[in-house]
Amino acid sequence: MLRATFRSIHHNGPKVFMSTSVKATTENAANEKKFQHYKNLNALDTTDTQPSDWNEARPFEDLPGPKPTPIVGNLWRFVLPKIGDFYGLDFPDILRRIREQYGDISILKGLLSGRPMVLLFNPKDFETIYRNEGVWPIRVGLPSLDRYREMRKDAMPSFGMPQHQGEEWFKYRSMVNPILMQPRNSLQYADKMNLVADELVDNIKFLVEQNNGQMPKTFTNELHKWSLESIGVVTLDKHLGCLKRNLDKDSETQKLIDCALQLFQLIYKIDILPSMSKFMSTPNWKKLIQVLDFMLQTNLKYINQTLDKLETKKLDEDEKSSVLQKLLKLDRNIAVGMSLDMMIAGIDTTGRVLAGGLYYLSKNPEKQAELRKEAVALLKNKDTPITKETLAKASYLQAVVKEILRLAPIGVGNTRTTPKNVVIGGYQIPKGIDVLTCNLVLCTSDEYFSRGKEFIPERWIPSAPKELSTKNTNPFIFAPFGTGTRGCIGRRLATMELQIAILKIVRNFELEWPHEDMVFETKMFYGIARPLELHVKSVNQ
Ligand code: HEM
Repeated sequence: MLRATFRSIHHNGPKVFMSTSVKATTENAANEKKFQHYKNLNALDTTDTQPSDWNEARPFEDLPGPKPTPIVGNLWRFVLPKIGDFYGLDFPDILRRIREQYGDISILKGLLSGRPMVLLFNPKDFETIYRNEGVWPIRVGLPSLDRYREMRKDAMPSFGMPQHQGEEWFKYRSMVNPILMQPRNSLQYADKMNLVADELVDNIKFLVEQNNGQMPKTFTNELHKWSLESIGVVTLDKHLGCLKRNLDKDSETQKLIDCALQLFQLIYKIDILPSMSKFMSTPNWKKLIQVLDFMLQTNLKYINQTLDKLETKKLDEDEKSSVLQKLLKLDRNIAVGMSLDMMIAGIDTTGRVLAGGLYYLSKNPEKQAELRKEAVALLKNKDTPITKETLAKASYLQAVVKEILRLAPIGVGNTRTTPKNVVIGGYQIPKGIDVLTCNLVLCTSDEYFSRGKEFIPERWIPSAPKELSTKNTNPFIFAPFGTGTRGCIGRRLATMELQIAILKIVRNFELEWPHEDMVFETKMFYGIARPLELHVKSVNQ
């Protein structure tokens, strides 16, 4: 079965695998120079060097934290009703409890992964981690994607940026960075993102008419379709048609949507929950391979179509060409790997943040009205296109998106593995230890953000009253896209996607939340846990 799928990948995309060598472009030469420079500067610490304050620090073994019991470790605390002290709590609440009990640094041992995790709650310690992460920061990847990558490495040598480590990661990332991280490259997608957001607005209009303003239980799927369509425009130069109504259930687009919706549910079941799929080929593991293979096949099909177009006409000048064309000019295998990486990393994330954001706007009608005031001033009509100039002027919108990412990020924090021995919070932390910076706990705490649990976009505006201002807040606390050279490569795209969609939605609709407060939970990612049954009214003009 697997072999058949694998053959069909080759069958569908022979061109992509013809060339494995990186073309010797000027850009590559510059990257190589930079790479050598970093290599000479520093690397993973292969010695056992200790920092100067090592001997004054307390030993690693003294770190406080919930004590694991033999065999079951700390697992019982999470899974056993009544006696498990973390049972039924969501991860941020567990972290808050651990902080109350053990302070700003602690250790969680005896987890399913078998690796202990150091938990940090002091922003100064976050800073120490990032200042010592080296030039090849290590973030442990998802085991199931590692396994898939290993299986398909002949077909996709470059796939898995989030999974790559060390020198291999650095080479890949520094080639792709200039393409994805330059603002002008993201901004060239503003027009296309407008069209995608218009389709989402049309679908919301349709749902308003159909259901008397009540969004259906499946409304979040609409938002995931929006994020898949938005990322397809970038990675495949293609409008996939995900937001079309009445898609045939056997159509390629519908299958791609189904795969996108299942992907992280499967990864959650395999990597996070106790599961035999970690060790053997279970139905969930087989399904995950099918899902990833289908996504890969579809990506290959469209990439090869772009290659055909590129072969028949001269390549555009760098300025004008799309992200996919630029990646293809760099290296065909990188284009394949990166398009799948972006598709995996770009769907659940942006869709989820948009869902959380629409909830916060609907719960806070006066903030929504303030945003609408800005939208009406910037967009004459409900369908006026949003340009990069509009976005630059939309200061309240920028603040709204930041505030959404503060309260509804995709994760409770960021992880790194220490590349060398380091002293953190007065303790010796040896190299090779996983550390979690618990950003969400601090982002929602009154210590760092006044009225921390409230949705107040004004705190991000430079003229904000002193008591609300975030000007003096430690910059390591609010890091929804991570920090440093390993931070999210899609953050510019994602921010623009969110800004355009939110501005259009608020320009067109009034959102209300006539229900109990939404519950948020961590299931792989953090986000809304119940259907987003917004009540929506079209605005008059
Ligand atoms: C609101 C949406 C998004 C959020 C909140 C988000 C957040 C993050 C975070 C927290 C990380 C880890 C950073 C670190 O360890 O310092 C990350 C990594 C990554 N993200 Fe995003 N992301 C979003 C959207 C996207 C999109 C649209 C793409 C694709 C273009 C993308 C591609 C990636 C990739 C490839 C990595 C791995 C980078 C590496 O390991 O070098 N993300 N993202």
